[in-house]
Amino acid sequence: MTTEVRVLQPDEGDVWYGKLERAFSEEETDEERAAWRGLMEPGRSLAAWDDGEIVGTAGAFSFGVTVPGGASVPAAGVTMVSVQPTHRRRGVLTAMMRRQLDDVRERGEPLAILTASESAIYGRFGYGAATQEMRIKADTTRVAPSALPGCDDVRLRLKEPDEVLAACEAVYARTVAGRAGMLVRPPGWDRLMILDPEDDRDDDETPLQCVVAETGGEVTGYARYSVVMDWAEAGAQGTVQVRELAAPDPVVGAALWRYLFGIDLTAWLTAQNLPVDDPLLHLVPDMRRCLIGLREAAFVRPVELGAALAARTYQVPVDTVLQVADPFCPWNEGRWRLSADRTGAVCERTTDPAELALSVRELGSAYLGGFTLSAMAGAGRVRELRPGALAAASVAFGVDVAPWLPHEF
Ligand SMILES: CC(=O)SCCNC(=O)CCNC(=O)[C@H](O)C(C)(C)COP(=O)(O)OP(=O)(O)OC[C@H]1O[C@@H](n2cnc3c(N)ncnc32)[C@H](O)[C@@H]1OP(=O)(O)O
Repeated sequence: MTTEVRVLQPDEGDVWYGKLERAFSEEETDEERAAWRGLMEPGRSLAAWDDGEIVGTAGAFSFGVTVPGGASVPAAGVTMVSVQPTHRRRGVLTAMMRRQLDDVRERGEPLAILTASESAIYGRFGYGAATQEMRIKADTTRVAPSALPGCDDVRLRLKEPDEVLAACEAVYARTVAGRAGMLVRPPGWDRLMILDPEDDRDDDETPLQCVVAETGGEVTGYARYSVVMDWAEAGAQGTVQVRELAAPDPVVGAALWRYLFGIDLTAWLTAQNLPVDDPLLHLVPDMRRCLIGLREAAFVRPVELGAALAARTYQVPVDTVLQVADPFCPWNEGRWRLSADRTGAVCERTTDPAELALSVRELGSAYLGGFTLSAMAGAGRVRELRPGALAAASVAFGVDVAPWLPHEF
């Protein structure tokens, strides 16, 4: 089989998207399809062809990703990857990843980032699991977040999600620089955050609700959620399903959580994607009753290694030489000297002796501070070549605020 991979032409979009849905064995609603297709960027969608038929799809969004230190670094948000079931395991994905990473490099984006349908797919292409998401299911009849001083002065109002979209997006934008992994997203993404097709709701689930917090007449936080009602014999025990909560101010955050935990006729609260260090953990008196689960979320790939490592800051001074393996993007292979501290970093090629040996995948996992080099050394994935180099570099790559990807794409 000869596979040709090329950029999608505008008139091929419908067929391409249909193939994508088929590979995922799902049929989106018209509303979902229109929303996602509206966000696709011209020139960033690839199609793999076999004998005049589209057999593979891959796309990318142009994001900025916050890195440790607060800078926003251009990153390709890899998305919509699929291969037709008739053509699987014949190298079509590999051919698309080859073309896509070459394109990303040509565009000058130092990073690529994605969320994976299955976590075993992307390591071979140099992507490392870089962030985790925390899921909770809290028994709200037993657990309530504490009130912080000032909570009662926060005014909460229920609004239609689209009525306050711009104000909520402005709140989101204020949180982006404060946490590695957060996305500066192109215009139009705010609408995706309130997408709420009726067909996707559970039985007895309300449409998406939006509660905004106002301080001094200004929107300073918001939460989006729905409620699934359950009229049990012993009384109502609905579930509040939190889609998103943003509040740069801790008092506003506490007021919003207290509201969500206290909605009448509900007994449970679920949230699918919170930072692993979400302040909620310290607002509740009983973490155990929040039934916490963790899952890997973002995968990061340094595409231009030197530029990527130099774009972030490091929490303690470090000066080390890395021996990097990167068979899929050989331009990154070899020895790199990283000299860095809290204010900035330089990462250049060197012929000096290496102190740590690892692959680009481990650097992707450590890049946002979500996983430590020491932990990966414990699994044999990082080798210390000079005693003391591992602990020093591992601490330097660490972060104070856990990295987090706010949503899938
Ligand atoms: C960012 C996103 O969009 S994530 C969404 C990914 N897409 C999906 O899950 C949709 C359903 N699945 C598919 O479309 C396909 O099975 C894909 C895209 C996952 C794989 O495409 P293929 O063309 O079969 O992959 P390809 O033949 O290039 O395989 C390359 C290697 O990856 C391995 N591989 C492929 N898929 C998987 C998987 N799901 N789990 C583990 N390994 C995998 C192959 O075995 C092969 O290994 P090898 O080099 O050691 O032989």
